[in-house]
Amino acid sequence: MATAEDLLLNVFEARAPAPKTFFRPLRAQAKRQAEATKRKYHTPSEAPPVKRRSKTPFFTAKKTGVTETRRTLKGKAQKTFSPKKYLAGTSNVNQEEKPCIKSSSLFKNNPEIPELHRPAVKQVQEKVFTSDAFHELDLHPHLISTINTVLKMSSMTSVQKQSIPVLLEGRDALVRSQTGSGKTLAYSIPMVQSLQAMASKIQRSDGPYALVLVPTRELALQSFDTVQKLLKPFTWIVPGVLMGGEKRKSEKARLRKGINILISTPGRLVDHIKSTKNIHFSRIQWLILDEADRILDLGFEKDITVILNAVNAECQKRQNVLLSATLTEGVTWLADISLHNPVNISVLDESHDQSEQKDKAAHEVFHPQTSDKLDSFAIPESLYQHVTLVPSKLRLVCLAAFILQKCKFEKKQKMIVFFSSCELVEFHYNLFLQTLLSSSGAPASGHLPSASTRLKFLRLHGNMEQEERTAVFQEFSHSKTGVLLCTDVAARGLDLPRVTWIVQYNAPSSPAEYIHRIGRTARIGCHGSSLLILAPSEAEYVNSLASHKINISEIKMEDILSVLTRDDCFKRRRWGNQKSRAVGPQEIHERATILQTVFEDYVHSSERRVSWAKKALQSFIRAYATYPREMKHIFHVRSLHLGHVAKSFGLRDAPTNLNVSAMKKKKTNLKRPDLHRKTQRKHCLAEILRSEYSSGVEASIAKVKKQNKRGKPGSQPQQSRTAGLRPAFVMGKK
Ligand SMILES: Nc1ncnc2c1ncn2[C@@H]1O[C@H](COP(=O)(O)OP(=O)(O)OP(=O)(O)O)[C@@H](O)[C@H]1O
Repeated sequence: MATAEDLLLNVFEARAPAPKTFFRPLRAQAKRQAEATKRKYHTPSEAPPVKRRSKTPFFTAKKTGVTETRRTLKGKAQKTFSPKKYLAGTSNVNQEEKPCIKSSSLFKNNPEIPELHRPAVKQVQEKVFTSDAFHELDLHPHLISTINTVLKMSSMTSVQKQSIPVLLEGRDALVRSQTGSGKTLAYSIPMVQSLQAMASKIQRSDGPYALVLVPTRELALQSFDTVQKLLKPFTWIVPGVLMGGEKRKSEKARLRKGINILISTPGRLVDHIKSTKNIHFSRIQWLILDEADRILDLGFEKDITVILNAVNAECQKRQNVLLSATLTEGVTWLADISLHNPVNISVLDESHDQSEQKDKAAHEVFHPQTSDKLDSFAIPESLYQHVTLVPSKLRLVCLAAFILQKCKFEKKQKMIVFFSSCELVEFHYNLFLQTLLSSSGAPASGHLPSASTRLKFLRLHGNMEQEERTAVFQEFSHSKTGVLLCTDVAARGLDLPRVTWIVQYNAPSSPAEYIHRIGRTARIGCHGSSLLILAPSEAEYVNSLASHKINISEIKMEDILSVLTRDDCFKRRRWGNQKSRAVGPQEIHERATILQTVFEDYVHSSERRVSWAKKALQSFIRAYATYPREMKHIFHVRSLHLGHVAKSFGLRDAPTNLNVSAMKKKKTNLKRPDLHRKTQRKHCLAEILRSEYSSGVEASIAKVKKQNKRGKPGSQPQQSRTAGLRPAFVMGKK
């Protein structure tokens, strides 16, 4: 019978050549060792291992070097140690005592961690602030005082200094600048200045004069907040936001009343264009495409063309601005179809003298000149990037140790941890909440009385209700500390103040995504750090980042794990007068093993939790299979050791009967590479990502369609929203 690993490999990699991997010889070795261990400890008096008792149908007892260890509590001979009891305050964990615990041999049979030979590269850097003040600009005095007093800003950032005068002149612009450099104000200040100065005073009932398109709901809210503040002295101009999640009916009502500056996600706006009578664009003066790269990554190009066509049909003369942190081929395409003789503002390239560009841009639309410019990213000087290589089995404890180190033992740390799917976020959020949080108040850590209050977990992903998403976003924004576990829903554009650490637990699928994720820290001149967690087999990714001029230094896994020696929650108690050993690698290994056992015990305390961990594992593998072709040599399902990966989900064994039905479909498609291969991956990834950013109505539409489809057995499946070639576009003249 095929193992789960074989099954998965067959499903995903039917056609791929086998890369050299570490696990095959090690697997045999692990098996031998497990057999030996089994013989050694299997005595009739022993209680059967938990997994044997479990009725979970999905698992077989495939061994991956598991040992059973008897531990005794100090002064209580014969009583067996359970880490759950050992941790104070673990009230939510099943307290039933077990005769013995199973502890993973976490530090055995792992692949060797390779030496990282990272090439030294000179990062592209841009200066964030200038010495120029807002009051030097030709702005309404009330607007200047609002910027100074309400926003509490006095000097401009580089991108603002370059963009605001150009936009005040009425020019179109393509603005490229690093994350967190102040692009929102770069377009909203000139927009508010021009709208408040209109000869005939704007009426609410006039409808939209400006349309701002952003990729996500959170970003829509954030931009709305900024615009609303700027409009404080100009009360007759009404801003509004459309972003899904809210009832369409109430959005329609707000549109009917009148919105002058309309901020929206593309999906939701298209939905209104198609269904709402009260939406018109005849007075549009400004069209802003913010985070253009993200809009395209999410497959919104079709929606954008629908919007551009709708706006062009009613209004030809307006000012267009496109903003992006990265400049890709897609962004250039979008610039071509949406901008008219734009000025190219690129802060990171000093050679782009603005006046020279203005002349140049007066005659042509900007085209990127070299691939180098396309592929290098500006990174704030004050952002320190790190990477750590961690074998799969140790990933979970390593992440937990890092969180504890920063957010329990250090003050004023605020961390975002990125995962590749909603399921992964949910799994880790619940796991940490039930294990780490309850252990953080342990009396053993008495010298850190406020530690438990510092350790706070939040999560954000696209499967959450909009209300909750907004509440979490607000809570984390205003909080001084805390750990936000999230998907890429939070990677772009979100301005979450005072974030000190970005952890990428699952590597991003592109360097651009990497930049956007780390861009949530070190914003606007502040200091920040990032940590990328890679498996040894993924070490090559560091070189791939270096080729994009991304410089990253290594933190050794042992250094991260060593924090556990500071946390007596994970201390093994010893008999009688036995002195505690000096802190060394052995002590670190023991404590990491205790922490892993805490996770495993929690996961295995009910069948529901086991199947929940299994689903998360499945989701991880699915996401792993969607890395683009050019990264497959680094992130390849074949290089995953399922048993080891399972450990990082608190599972003691590699599951065998994973639900592979969805994956089987992929295999069928792979049989027709001529038809599907090229588009499939892109669409699959886009679909996964889109679930994070949907307008909020697709889900219900999809439900209805699904029901209809069930009713019509022969009916064709709906085409993917992102399927097909670039949509037809009617270019409007200014
Ligand atoms: N001139 C300024 N002085 C001080 N703070 C500023 C200034 N301009 C913007 N900021 C602040 O900097 C932060 C980042 O701004 P913003 O979100 O506009 O950056 P961004 O370039 O759009 O980033 P991203 O690419 O991540 O979307 C915000 O908190 C904003 O209030």
